[in-house]
Amino acid sequence: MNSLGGIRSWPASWRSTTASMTTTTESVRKVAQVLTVAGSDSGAGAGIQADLKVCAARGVYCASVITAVTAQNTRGVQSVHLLPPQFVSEQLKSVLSDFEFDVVKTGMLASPEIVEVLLQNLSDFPVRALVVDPVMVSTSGHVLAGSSVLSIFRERLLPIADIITPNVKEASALLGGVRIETVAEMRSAAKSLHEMGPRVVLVKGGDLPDSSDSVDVYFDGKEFHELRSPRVATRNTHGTGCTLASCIAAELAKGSSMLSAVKVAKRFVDNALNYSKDIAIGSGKQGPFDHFLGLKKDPQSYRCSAFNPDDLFLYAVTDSRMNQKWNRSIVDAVKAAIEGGATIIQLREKEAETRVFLEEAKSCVEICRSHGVCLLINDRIDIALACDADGVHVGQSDMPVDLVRSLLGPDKIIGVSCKTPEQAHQAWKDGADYIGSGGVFPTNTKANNRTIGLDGLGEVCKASKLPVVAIGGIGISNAESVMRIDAPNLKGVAVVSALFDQECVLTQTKKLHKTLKESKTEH
Ligand SMILES: Cc1ncc(COP(=O)(O)OP(=O)(O)O)c(N)n1
Ligand SMILES: Cc1nc(C(=O)O)sc1CCOP(=O)(O)O
Ligand SMILES: [Mg+2]
Repeated sequence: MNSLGGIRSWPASWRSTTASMTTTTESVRKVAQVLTVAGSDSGAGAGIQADLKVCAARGVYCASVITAVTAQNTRGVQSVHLLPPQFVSEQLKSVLSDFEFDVVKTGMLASPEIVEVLLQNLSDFPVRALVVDPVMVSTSGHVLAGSSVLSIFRERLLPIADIITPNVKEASALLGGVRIETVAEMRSAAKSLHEMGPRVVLVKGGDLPDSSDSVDVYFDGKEFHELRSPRVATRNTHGTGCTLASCIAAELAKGSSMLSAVKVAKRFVDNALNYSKDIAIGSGKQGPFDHFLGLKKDPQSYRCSAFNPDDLFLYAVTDSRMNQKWNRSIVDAVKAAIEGGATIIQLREKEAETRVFLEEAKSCVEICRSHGVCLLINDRIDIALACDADGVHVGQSDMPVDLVRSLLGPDKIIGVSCKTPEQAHQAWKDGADYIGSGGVFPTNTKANNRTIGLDGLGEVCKASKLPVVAIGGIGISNAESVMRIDAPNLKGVAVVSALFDQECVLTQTKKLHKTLKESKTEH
């Protein structure tokens, strides 16, 4: 058993552990807690200061053990003062003996002696998870932890980490200077680093030359995930690495799975960069960004998991006229669709009165949450905000996606209707999570809707960097032909009348679910 036995036993029991930890009792409310062990940045864009801000923005308590004090600003690092290892150890003992940390996150560990005291304290006070950001060089190019730490990192720290988050330069240093200039080389580096023992490796490609996207490679020993987002053109990128690692730690502390935590963290950084891209702080080349864009809403109510594209598999879209025709409430329609296998619900209530719609939406949110199914609202951002839905779906003539994102914050799901490759590209740039593409076939549900056919759907899928759900005239008889088009990002079908203009929603949903499953196993 390694010295941090507590960490290795974490994954299976994680959710139940944190569920009980965050339960409100009569007099005690436990909050998720992170400990950051890192250096201070006097400019407050990175290091301990960034870590504290991220955790606060994500609704997580963060304690801080300072390993070094740096004199730095937006022009660079002017001077570094390492704290004596004994004093780092005193700080570690103080907090580890008192708090119940869910996650420890490390940043600047500038000497082998400091790593040694950290390892000793983690052995004395086991914690559930360890996030290691192997900080070595500041974004301005200043060496923060030199080659003296490499062997203790490789031999003793990495093997007990649950995730390590090197950028390409750090990954290269840890691997003895290998070249990492392409995504293929990042994948190979992630694999080699995984062999050193961490449970998950995330190689960050923000520094890769000549890429319009920011690509991070995630490897858990079995599967690779390439996490892509549009690169944000801004000078305000100081502290992105610390922010990403601390956000991963905060999401893990709240009970998220590792992949979800990483996706949420990447989205958090992208949104913060977008939100702060034109702010002017300091006169140097690299400015800090604003971590608090999400504080417009209650951080406790953030979803703890990232959007899962597989949820688009059987996408049920309600219609008030159809429910009235068959004499059922929206709530009953939603319940039956979920029971039949719907994997995501959209309330598309074009004629509903606002107040009635809001009450129905609140009930549907409760039902969907209790089944772990996401609920989106069509068109109405106000209703989505008021009922705390998981997101919205908007069309080309609805509110623009970038504005929707700024109103809903980084965690909500945003879908956008696209009939062309150009619209699909714009949706990606604007920060959408998925696109709905159609009408694949003619439909009576939406008036004057242009049909794009299976070919049009194929073109949109090919151009889209986002997952796609097909819509329009789809039902049990033709769902297979849709799923058969050769597009890995086509994740499912969205249907209205095939489920809701029917006597029994439950039966029809089950049948469509079976058809989709069969078509998935065949292809
Ligand atoms: C999943 C999905 N795709 C497309 C649409 C259509 O949205 P929009 O173009 O805004 O048209 P209306 O639905 O608002 O009439 C959708 N609702 N869902
Ligand atoms: C709401 C909607 N949007 C479409 C688009 O093409 O974007 S087609 C459509 C109606 C889909 O209803 P049915 O499943 O009954 O055909
Ligand atoms: Mg719309």
